[in-house]
Amino acid sequence: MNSLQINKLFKCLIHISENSNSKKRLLSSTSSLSLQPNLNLNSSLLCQPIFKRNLFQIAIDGPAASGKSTTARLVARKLNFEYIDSGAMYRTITLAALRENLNPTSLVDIHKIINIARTSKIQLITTNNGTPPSAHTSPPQPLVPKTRVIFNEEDITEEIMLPEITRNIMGIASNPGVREAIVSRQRAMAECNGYNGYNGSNINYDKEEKEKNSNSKRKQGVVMDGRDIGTVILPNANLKFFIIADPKIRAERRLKELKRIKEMENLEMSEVLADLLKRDKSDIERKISPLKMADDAILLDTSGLSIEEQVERIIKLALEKMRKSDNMRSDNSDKHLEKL
Ligand SMILES: Nc1ncnc2c1ncn2[C@@H]1O[C@H](COP(=O)(O)OP(=O)(O)OP(=O)(O)O)[C@@H](O)[C@H]1O
Ligand SMILES: Nc1ccn([C@@H]2O[C@H](COP(=O)(O)O)[C@@H](O)[C@H]2O)c(=O)n1
Repeated sequence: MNSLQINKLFKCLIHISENSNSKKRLLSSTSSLSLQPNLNLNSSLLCQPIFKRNLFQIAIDGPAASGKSTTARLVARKLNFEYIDSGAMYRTITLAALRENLNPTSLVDIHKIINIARTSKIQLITTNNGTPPSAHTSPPQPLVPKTRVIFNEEDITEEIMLPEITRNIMGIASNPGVREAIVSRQRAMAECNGYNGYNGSNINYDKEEKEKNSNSKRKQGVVMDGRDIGTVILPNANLKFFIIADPKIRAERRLKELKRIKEMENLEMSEVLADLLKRDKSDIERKISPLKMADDAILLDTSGLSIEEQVERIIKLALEKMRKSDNMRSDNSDKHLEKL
């Protein structure tokens, strides 16, 4: 964002505080602003109080293949919340760096990678027409919503899941400059109006889905999963979970999932387990935003649970908490009325 654009934004903000009628105008102009590539909008600048959308926030963290994203997507669909896949953004930056042959250990290259993290257009579009989970359990599990990842207008959903990306992510996710850029964007996605990277898409994805999404009820909350959601991205989340599972069980589940891909039919369990453990070690040991359980998070071990059971546990707690905060709000407004 250049100084001219920053000035323009500040002028708008001053104008708004003077004239509340312009609120709507600014909000709509910000949605289109935020969708332009090459704009490095800092979340604290974007998230002035008038931009804040007060959503119920559920943060889910945990090690690789513990069941975070499966659970988060289903919880979000059941509660009609927005889902944000934070790992997809690190995967996208990694893909972009690999395509341009950039090495995160080179000082020159890392600046280019940080620039990609700051300025590229990344859109996460979660649609409800999902895929079956890899677990063949009885009764059959629900379809898991899928997140399409659009990078500068290109659909890279499948490509970012390739093992080459997963293997190269560590050097990029542990870089402070990359994280700073991604953290601002992720907070803005969860907290700010006009920063969902969705409406301006000209990718021609499922028309019916697009219509359903645009007509759907306004989202009341957000579920975000990753490694630092409860500790760094959304430290004030209404509910935080740390999902774990026995490493062997995680590896078995991931193996089942990967074996569906033709090129990976011969993959060995030992290879998958070693990859998971290596990634966990790197995520836990990195200096910046390491993987760790937030003090106020609830531990959920999915080793012996079905997908449905783990989803139900989170939904139950979320509904209880939402009901409580609704009651508190109506109690407060009753008190206010009594005073009047
Ligand atoms: N309770 C469960 N029983 C059986 N399979 C499960 C269960 N929970 C999740 N899975 C399966 O385990 C695999 C890994 O789950 P998922 O992708 O949700 O993990 P994740 O924590 O998001 O992983 P990553 O951090 O690597 O993105 C998926 O194939 C999913 O269908
Ligand atoms: N909040 C996050 C999310 C992810 N990462 C890094 O990206 C890797 C891939 O994440 P997936 O959830 O898609 O498997 C992960 O291993 C982390 O290195 C992160 O640092 N912070």
